[in-house]
Amino acid sequence: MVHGRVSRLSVHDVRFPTSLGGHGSDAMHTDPDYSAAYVVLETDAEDGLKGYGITFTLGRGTEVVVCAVNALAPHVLNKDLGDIVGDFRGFYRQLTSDGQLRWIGPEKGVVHLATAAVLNAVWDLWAKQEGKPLWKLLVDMDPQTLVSCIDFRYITDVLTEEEACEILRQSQVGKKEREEQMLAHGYPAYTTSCAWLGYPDATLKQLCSEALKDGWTRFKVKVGADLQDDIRRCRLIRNMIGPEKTLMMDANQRWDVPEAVEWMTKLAEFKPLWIEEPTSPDDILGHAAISKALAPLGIGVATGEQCHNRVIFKQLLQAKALKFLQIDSCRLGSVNENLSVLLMAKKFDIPVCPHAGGVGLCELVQHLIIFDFISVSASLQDRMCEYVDHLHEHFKYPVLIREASYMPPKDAGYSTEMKEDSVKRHRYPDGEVWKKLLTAQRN
Ligand SMILES: C[C@H](O)[C@@H](O)[C@@H](O)[C@H](O)C(=O)O
Ligand SMILES: [Mg+2]
Repeated sequence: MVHGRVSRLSVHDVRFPTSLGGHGSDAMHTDPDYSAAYVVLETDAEDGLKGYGITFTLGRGTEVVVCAVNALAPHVLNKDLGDIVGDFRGFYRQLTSDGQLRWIGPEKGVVHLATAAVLNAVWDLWAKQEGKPLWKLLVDMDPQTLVSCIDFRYITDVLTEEEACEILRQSQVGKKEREEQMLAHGYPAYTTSCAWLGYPDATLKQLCSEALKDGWTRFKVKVGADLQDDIRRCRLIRNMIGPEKTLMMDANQRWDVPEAVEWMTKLAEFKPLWIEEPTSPDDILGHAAISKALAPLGIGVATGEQCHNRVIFKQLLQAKALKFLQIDSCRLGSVNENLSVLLMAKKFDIPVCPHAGGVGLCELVQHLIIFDFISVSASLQDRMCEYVDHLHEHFKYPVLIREASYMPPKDAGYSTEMKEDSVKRHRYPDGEVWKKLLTAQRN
């Protein structure tokens, strides 16, 4: 049973110098240092359990998010954990409706990333106290309790609380079998690790042949900066993987709407399943226009890693603007808001293919998508979860991939906890890794 009063919230600026190797680079983020605002919640309970929460950021952005987490801290400190999760909708609203902080949101940008970090820590602690991995905590919850975690404000025109409950009730059929299926075979994944934009062709080739040997069958390639480069890289990767395996492309918001259509028409010969983030993440009608134009070429539009909140997802669905919906465990308001998006996607019959990678995103989002399969979508049709092979060694409970699938985590919690030593070494700017790098830069 949940217990304890939150006695301390600390937040750390943890950064990894991934940009040095071009890892994570794309057409818009050419020098990403994968980073996290890392929240630790302590309580006065005797079990000594702590809740760990992260939100994914890039380098210098981290200190701004850390500031926002500190600004939200008074909403959490001295609160009883039982009261928080007993009225989770109310608590979500309290965090997102702070009369002064919401002015710099609302429910978007830095404050929302900070909300995610704090709430992810609360969910981790709750799952730990229940002795279950987060996906199992969700799977075992009755529909009424699950929907009581969701703030339905702004989405009742497409999904009411009653409808959400009904979807969950209907998906009770076959739940046990689906849980067994997940435990035996895991959730299908695709890899983005081979083809970051900053990788030279030789690296791309080497990583691609290793991934093929490891049994990967679905690959994502970064595009969008230079058409001739894209044609060369896509040809290279398509030739290596052959005509049957799946290829996805990701432009990370680089294009205007007509440009996206033109560019993708030129890349259509490489048979991409989807083009991800072809244009601004805020341009709902732009995505709809691109979707419509590319449908005859058999190319779907995927988006979501930078969708602010459930409202944008609602409109993307209403406008038929996407064919694949990409939730993100750290950009939306944690599990609470992601639940509402999973349920809306189910209602619109759009497959969810989560965004992962970064630092910790794979660790977190696997819980949500495994829950989605068992308790909401009940389908693997056109679905897969992103996987990126970076930085897992810094986590206490790293993801386990078997035969290109995520195996359900067994440890209690949300898999958010990082190794103490990793945090210490990568804290910015005083961790040993950064002290060395910063000194070298100065000299
Ligand atoms: C900066 C990051 O690596 C992004 O390029 C990455 O999240 C990407 O969009 C993805 O889909 O994995
Ligand atoms: Mg992407």
